[in-house]
Amino acid sequence: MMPYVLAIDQGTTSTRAILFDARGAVVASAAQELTQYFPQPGWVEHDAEEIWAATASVVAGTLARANCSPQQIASIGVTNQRETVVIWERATGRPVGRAIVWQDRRTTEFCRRHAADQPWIRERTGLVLDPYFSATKLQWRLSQDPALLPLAERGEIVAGTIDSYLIARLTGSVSHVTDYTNASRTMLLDLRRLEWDPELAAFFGVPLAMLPKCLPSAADFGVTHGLSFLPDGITISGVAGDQQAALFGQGAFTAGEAKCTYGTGAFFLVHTGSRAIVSQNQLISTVAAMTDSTPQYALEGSVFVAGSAVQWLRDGLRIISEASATEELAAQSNPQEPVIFVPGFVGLGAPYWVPEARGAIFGLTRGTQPADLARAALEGVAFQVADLIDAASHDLNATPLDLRVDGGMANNRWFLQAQSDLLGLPVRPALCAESTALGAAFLAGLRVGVWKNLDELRAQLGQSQQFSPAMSPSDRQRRLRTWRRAVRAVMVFAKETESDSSLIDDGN
Ligand SMILES: Nc1ncnc2c1ncn2[C@@H]1O[C@H](COP(=O)(O)OP(=O)(O)O)[C@@H](O)[C@H]1O
Ligand SMILES: O=P(O)(O)OC[C@H](O)CO
Repeated sequence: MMPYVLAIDQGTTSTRAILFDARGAVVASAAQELTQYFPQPGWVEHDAEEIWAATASVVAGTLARANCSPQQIASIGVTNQRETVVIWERATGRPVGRAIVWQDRRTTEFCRRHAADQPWIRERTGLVLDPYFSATKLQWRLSQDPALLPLAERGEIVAGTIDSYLIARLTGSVSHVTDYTNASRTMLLDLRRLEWDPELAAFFGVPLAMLPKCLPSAADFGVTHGLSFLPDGITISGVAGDQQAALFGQGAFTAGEAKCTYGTGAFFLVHTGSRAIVSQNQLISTVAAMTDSTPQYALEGSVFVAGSAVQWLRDGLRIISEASATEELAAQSNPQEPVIFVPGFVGLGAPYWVPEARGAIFGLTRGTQPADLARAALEGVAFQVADLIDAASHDLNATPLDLRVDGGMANNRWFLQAQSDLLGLPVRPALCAESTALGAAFLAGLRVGVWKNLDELRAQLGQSQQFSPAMSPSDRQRRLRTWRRAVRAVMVFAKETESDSSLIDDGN
């Protein structure tokens, strides 16, 4: 009987289950949208009970579609939106309040107040002191409700990222575990020692008793227990945060191999082997998937607006009816209309880190057409990723040989050619559209022997069509200079607007 591996991919906007066979092919899948709660400006929450119900439903749906017996499932892999933090009752798995999502900015003021602590936190965790990561979110929850702290100190309520919460539910509250990739996003993990850091825990007021045990990404996380939709005893043996899972699912296992996932935002990761590098160029350091106790690391940069710039063309400007129309439209743009679009709708992420920035379009003339805007939107994403790879190349003293790509925008051939041109590097779209889930399945299957080793996984991935740079180096440099001039203008505008409004606030 052919063994299957079940991947659960719990993302920001949806929960999916995907069943893979031993060749790494998708057998069946099911997905469910997730409700987003915005209780105040800048706040984003999820209902962890809804996440659990959706997980049960998509797993059941996938198994029904595959017409497979649960006995064929050799193992389960879990991958998840990262940083989002849940508190739950250890004994029952019942959530205590809503999950605070990675996009939530409610702890901005805390981060500002503790800006002086940035250097040691950055050195210890590889992260930038920003509301993005879990620690300030936990700090906020515990300080808002004084009744929680004694329960947390006694370990009666516990905390974790979504992987940890789902494993607790899948195992009938037996396991309270996480993997190092997820732990490295909390801002509570010592990046080099791979241990919870008591000093950081004290700084953020988080009792160590409420944190899960950390394991490599391919390990024994527990077995299913007491579920209506799966039999008891199926092992959970692969866990990774979604971007690290995509890196693994793209076969980027060793130093220098890089991928970018273009969804709502874009996440670029380059593997740095067993070396944790603290970036001198505004990237963050993170743990990459570990298949054993040998540490693995990556440098990461996130672009906050990627596919959402395309959504804006569709829903805001209404110049396209569907995202894929940008491919044909951009191809019709006039090369003599060099429009530059800086899609900084929610501030600029790495490597600029300007939360106050907003979007801007430069170079408009009476001749500017929708096609020129479509092209500028796609290029605006490609330019940002070019800046990330430039930053990583400075940190590593080397440029990746190519860029593996996946996510919704990777279906756009015009975009991939533009990305290759602006990087001066080959761009290789994944053959499997589900790199994130495949990564989790690979980790789980590797642990239980569905696959023997990394070479076998590499062979399974095959070679996709490659996009090669067709732009001359001098044209590329000129275009990058124009882009960076536009980004500088956006930053100056943001800074001067900010100081102007603080003068008004002060009554001057
Ligand atoms: N062919 C395309 N060309 C350009 N953008 C696209 C295309 N297909 C999808 N997108 C964009 O990709 C995003 C969806 O990608 P997906 O990987 O499903 O994202 P997420 O997981 O963040 O929801 C949307 O923002 C959409 O605008
Ligand atoms: O759920 P996604 O795909 O939007 O990914 C979210 C990231 O993990 C946030 O760091």
